Amino acid sequence: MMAASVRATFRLFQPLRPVPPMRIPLRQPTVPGRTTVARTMGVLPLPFFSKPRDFSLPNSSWGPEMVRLYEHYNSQCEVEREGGEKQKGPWKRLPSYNRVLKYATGGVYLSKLIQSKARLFTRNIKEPGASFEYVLFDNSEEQKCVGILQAGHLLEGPPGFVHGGAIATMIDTVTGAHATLLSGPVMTANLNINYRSPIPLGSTVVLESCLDKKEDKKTFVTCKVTSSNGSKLHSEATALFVSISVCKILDGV
Ligand SMILES: CCCCCCCCCC(=O)SCCNC(=O)CCNC(=O)[C@H](O)C(C)(C)COP(=O)(O)OP(=O)(O)OC[C@H]1O[C@@H](n2cnc3c(N)ncnc32)[C@H](O)[C@@H]1OP(=O)(O)O
Repeated sequence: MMAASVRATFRLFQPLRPVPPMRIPLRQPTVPGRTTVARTMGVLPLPFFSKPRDFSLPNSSWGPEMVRLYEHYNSQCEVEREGGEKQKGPWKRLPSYNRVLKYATGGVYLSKLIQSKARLFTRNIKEPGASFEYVLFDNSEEQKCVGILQAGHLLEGPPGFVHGGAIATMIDTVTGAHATLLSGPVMTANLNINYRSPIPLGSTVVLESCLDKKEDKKTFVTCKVTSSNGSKLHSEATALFVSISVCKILDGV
């Protein structure tokens, strides 16, 4: 059951929504007249099921370019046909939470899997706009995934420019999410980056991940990082993701 829950994490990111409160079967009988921990746990406490914040939605720190690009792709997630009927568009926005497994499993196994304080690296700074502000869109027909990133002041490397490691992180994030959508659970085996021109701190860039090829357990993708209007190439990368079994994740790899 645990493996199935984690497997769900990788299924189109949809299971990242919180599951509704559930009653956990208790193995040991409760002692009458005593408020046991087990009895209290019979219904999971509400905080486990509070609505998680979706960090990929616009916030007040987003600049005009970030908003423009978000609206460009978001408007293509749902298209209106003649007669006003709405239907799915070519792009799909991927929600993004700062704790993945909690929301995939309803939090039931969280403490067994990871420390309770664990947070997704790219979503662990609370101040909006300070570090990675980003949103991912997937186009399954074109086998493309696009990330729009606004790089905040805490990502500085060379004075006034984004740190190379932060750029690598974002490339890994976009290509990793893309490879997961294409192939299920994967891990980065190789990431090769050419840094062509520095990214000014505070600017918005576009990361475009494209499927190169799939060979058995291996998914090869390419990624380009460009300025928001596409005129400048900042970085280009190739990445190899190797499929892993869910059991491997649960065993701590
Ligand atoms: C839903 C959430 C989405 C979040 C998105 C964020 C994405 C973030 C992704 C990450 O950051 S993952 C963290 C960084 N990566 C790691 O820590 C991975 C550490 N390495 C491993 O765990 C293993 O080495 C790995 C899983 C990558 C491969 O081990 P396996 O034992 O499964 O692979 P195996 O030895 O069976 O090799 C399978 C194929 O891959 C090839 N291969 C494996 N590692 C390679 C490598 N490093 N370079 C080139 N080829 C490699 C290998 O030669 C072979 O090719 P062939 O099938 O053609 O023989």
